[in-house]
Amino acid sequence: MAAKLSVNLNAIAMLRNRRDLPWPDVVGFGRIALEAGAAGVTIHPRPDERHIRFSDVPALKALVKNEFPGREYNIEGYPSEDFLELVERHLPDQVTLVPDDPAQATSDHGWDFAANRERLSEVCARLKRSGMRVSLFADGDCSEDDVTIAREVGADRIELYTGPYGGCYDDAGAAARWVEKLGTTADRAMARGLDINAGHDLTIANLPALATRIPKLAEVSIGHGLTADALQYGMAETVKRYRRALGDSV
Ligand SMILES: CC(=O)[C@@H](O)[C@H](O)COP(=O)(O)O
Ligand SMILES: NCC(=O)COP(=O)(O)O
Repeated sequence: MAAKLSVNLNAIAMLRNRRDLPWPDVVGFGRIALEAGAAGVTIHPRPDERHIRFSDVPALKALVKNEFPGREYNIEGYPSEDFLELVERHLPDQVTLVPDDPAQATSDHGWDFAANRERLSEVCARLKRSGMRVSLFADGDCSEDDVTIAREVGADRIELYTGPYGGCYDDAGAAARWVEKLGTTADRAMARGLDINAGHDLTIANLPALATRIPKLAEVSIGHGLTADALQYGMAETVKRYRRALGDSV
């Protein structure tokens, strides 16, 4: 079965936040993604609300649960008390815990599992008591010990951090080496009963090799590259519509 695609809406929210206007509409773009067959939507509300606002969280929950039953809502973030209370209030299907500093520009590493074993155990138990699936953001080259701890702390899945793979877009040899590292980590994690998600800087160009190396990949969450493609493939039609609005014959 093909990996499920969860569309990350952070980039749409970031574009909306340039102005004090309601477009592009985050819920509207979530609806387009789900109507097109996406398995779910992902958001990563950051403490400064630079893209997803806390008010987006219930609106997207209503979209997924009321209009697309069976699709999934995935919320990513650092497990601060504020974040944990947010997900407990809105109960997404999946919570992806990411070791991000609040000031960080974007996610750029997975958990240090040994150093965070106790905290991750507490948080996984707490989230699972409320029925949420828990995925832990993991470096693409985890050791056997790392994935053992990920299982022992109670996670259901790991999400492979694919940023370094995405960064090899102009170096086929380096990309192939990263696919193998990601695949080895996935094999180790699956041998311990963990399911595998992946995300960060995935694109149409780099997805096929990853999906071939990890045939049991459960889910990918994609935002930046997918949003860039949506703009690229929608631009020509949109320019024609604006010309028509000016009375130009198109
Ligand atoms: C957890 C992760 O991989 C990130 O890709 C994240 O969701 C992206 O965050 P930004 O959109 O804030 O860069
Ligand atoms: N978990 C990764 C994610 O949701 C999207 O990352 P990106 O495609 O915006 O890099």
